Parts: sequence; C-alpha cells; structure tokens
Amino acid sequence: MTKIRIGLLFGGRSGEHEVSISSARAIAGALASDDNASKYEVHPFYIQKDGRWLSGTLPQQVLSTGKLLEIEQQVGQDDSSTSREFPNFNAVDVWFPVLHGPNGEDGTVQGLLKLMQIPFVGSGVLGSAMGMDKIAMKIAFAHAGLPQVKYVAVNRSEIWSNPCVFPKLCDKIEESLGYPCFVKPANLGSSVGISKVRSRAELEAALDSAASYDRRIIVEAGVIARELECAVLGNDNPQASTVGEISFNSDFYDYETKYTQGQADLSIPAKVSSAIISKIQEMAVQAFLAIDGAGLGRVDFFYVESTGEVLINEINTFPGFTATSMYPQLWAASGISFSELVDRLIQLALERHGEKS
Ligand SMILES: Nc1ncnc2c1ncn2[C@@H]1O[C@H](COP(=O)(O)OP(=O)(O)OP(=O)(O)O)[C@@H](O)[C@H]1O
Ligand SMILES: C[C@@H](N)C(=O)O
Ligand SMILES: [Mg+2]
Ligand SMILES: [Mg+2]
Repeated sequence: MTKIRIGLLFGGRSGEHEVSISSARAIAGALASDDNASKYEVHPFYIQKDGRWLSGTLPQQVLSTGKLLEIEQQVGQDDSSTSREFPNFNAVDVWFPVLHGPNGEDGTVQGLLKLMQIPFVGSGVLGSAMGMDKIAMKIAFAHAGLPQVKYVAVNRSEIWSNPCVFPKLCDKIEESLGYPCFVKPANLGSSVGISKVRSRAELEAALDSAASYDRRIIVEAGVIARELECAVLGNDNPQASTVGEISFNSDFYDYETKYTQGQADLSIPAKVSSAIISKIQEMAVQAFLAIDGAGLGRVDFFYVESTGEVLINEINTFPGFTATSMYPQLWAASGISFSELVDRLIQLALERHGEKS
C-alpha cells in the first residue's frame, strides 16, 4: 500500500513556538505508531522563529530532541545551505499544520495551503482567522446568541499614538468593566501577553504590554468562575466530547501554570451536573459552527456556579496536542484514542478537500 505523505508543519512565528514543538512531537509519534505507521509517512517542516522554513534532517532533530536548534545550526539570511527550502508541494499529500497562535493558527498558513490545493488538517482561512482573533470571535459568538463576559475592543493607536486619547480609554474601561479585568492581545494563545489588572496603574501597564504583541487588544470584565473545556471534532456535523475542568492555585491560568508540570489539574469528566455538561456540549458545537470551524477545536468556558451561568470564553482552532493536553484527553475519555484521533483528523481533511468550496 502506498503511504500517504503527511507534511507536519510546526514551530512558527508566534509566542507559542515551543508549545507547537511539543504538540508536533506527540502527533509525529502517533503517526508513526499503531495502524497509522502502515498508512502514513511523516515529512516534517519546521518554521523557525524568524519565519524560515526548514525541511530535511534539521526538523527531525527538533522533533527528536524537543529543543530549538543551536544558534549555529539555524539557517540565516546569508546561509546558502540547501536545507533552507520553501516546502516542496510535490512531497506532501496532506498537510498537518501543528501551529499555535498568529502566523499559523490564524488563516495565514491555511491560505497558503489552500492555494497549493493540497488537503490540510483543521479549519480553513475564515475559521482560523475568526478563531484566532478574540474580538472577531466574540462578535460571531454574540451573533449566535452565546453568552459571554462584557468587553471593550481597543486598537493599539488608542494606546500609543495620541497621549490625549489614552486616559479617556482607561476611563471608559474603568466605567464599563471595573476591576479586576483582563487585558489580552486579541491574537495570541497560551495566555501570552495576558494580564489580570486591579488598578489604574496596572491597567495602563497591561495595555502597553498587550500593544507590544498585537495591534488589536481586548479588555474583558473578570469573572470568578470554574473553568470548563470541551473538544469538538468534525466538519459540517461536528461532535462534542465530554467536558473537562481545569483547576490551579495561581491567580489565573497563565503560561507558567499551563506548562509547568503539577501546577494545574485536569478533571475529566468535570464534576458538574449532566445538565451543565449537555449545555456546554451544545454551546461548543454552536461556537465551532459560528466561526466556520473545521476538523478540530477546543472551546473554553466559565461556569459561574453561584448563578448557574455558563459563559463562553474562547475557541482554539488548534489546541495544545500533547499526550497530556486537554483536547486529546477529552477524546480519550470519550472513546477515541490519541492515534485514532490523529487518523480521524487526516480523514476529515481529505473529506473537506473533496467538497467544493
Ligand atoms: N474574563 C476573564 N475572567 C476571568 N478569568 C479570565 C478571563 N479571561 C481570561 N481569564 C483567565 O486567563 C486564562 C487565559 O485566557 P484565554 O483562554 O482567553 O487566553 P488564551 O491565551 O487564548 O489561552 P489558550 O489559548 O491557551 O487557552 C483563562 O483560562 C482564565 O484563567
Ligand atoms: C495551545 C493553546 N493555545 C491552547 O489553546 O491549548
Ligand atoms: Mg486561546
Ligand atoms: Mg483559553
């Protein structure tokens, strides 16, 4: 049987580069094990932090070690090494973009892959872009009738360009949201660039910091709530997994809490009523369809136990994908193993590619 050549794209020009390497290692492992090994052949492509694409042995080395290349191995501007290549379209049957954050999970790479006319795993241009930008996604969620926290959308120019505008912006945020509130770059993930603020001074610093990551910034009212997540799998008729809960002792679910072993606990299924589980599953599918998601997505929720309210926080169109990540664990608890999940995602990519768009 001729094997399907999978172009495993990882790394990327985003603050979630290291997270992508971890996800790609796990997916590469799953493609090389069980039934997948006889079906698929992995061709890794590594996008360096500076945006250069590498193929050949260096990406394999990053996958094997889980570490970034040593400086002297990195392919630079004036390096004539033949390992610096733009992807060879002919060497790949299906792309598997294991990229988190901007320049990978946001429609940019998806546009390139679509132009190549080669099937790829996950959401297309629109779904990826909508799922990355927290302002755009919230507009789509509101249109779909999904409840969410109050927020203010901000443009970097209101922070950096005119000193008269900035105090007025802070006044507006204080009046409409109060404290604590969360300041976030609209296009990022893994909590990179997010601050929880409790005072005017913290708000000013947080806006300045978020503006260094993105032109578009969102400020949200802070809620005291349990954090529940639900995985979605499919194309036009997506299915929702069981629901999981994350608990931690830190102030919020920040980068360190997410990626330091032992700092956060995952509880699957979440210890909430079956009515809340069903409600979240329904909302997760609605959110996925609202942004035109495809393949996979993890939808994050706030459950305000005192009032029974469930608020949608966000969707991630390429969620963390290591063996211990919430997305594959939710499916494992719902009866789909890690390697089966990876196989299903490739089949969904082929199915979607076969449709006219
Ligand atoms: N409005 C809010 N109220 C209370 N906590 C919040 C709020 N917004 C964010 N948080 C906290 O910050 C965390 C990260 O927020 P969010 O999920 O929006 O960021 P992200 O960078 O897209 O994360 P990821 O993509 O890794 O899930 C949440 O899991 C939660 O702990
Ligand atoms: C990878 C990270 N943005 C997540 O959602 O899991
Ligand atoms: Mg996110
Ligand atoms: Mg989140």
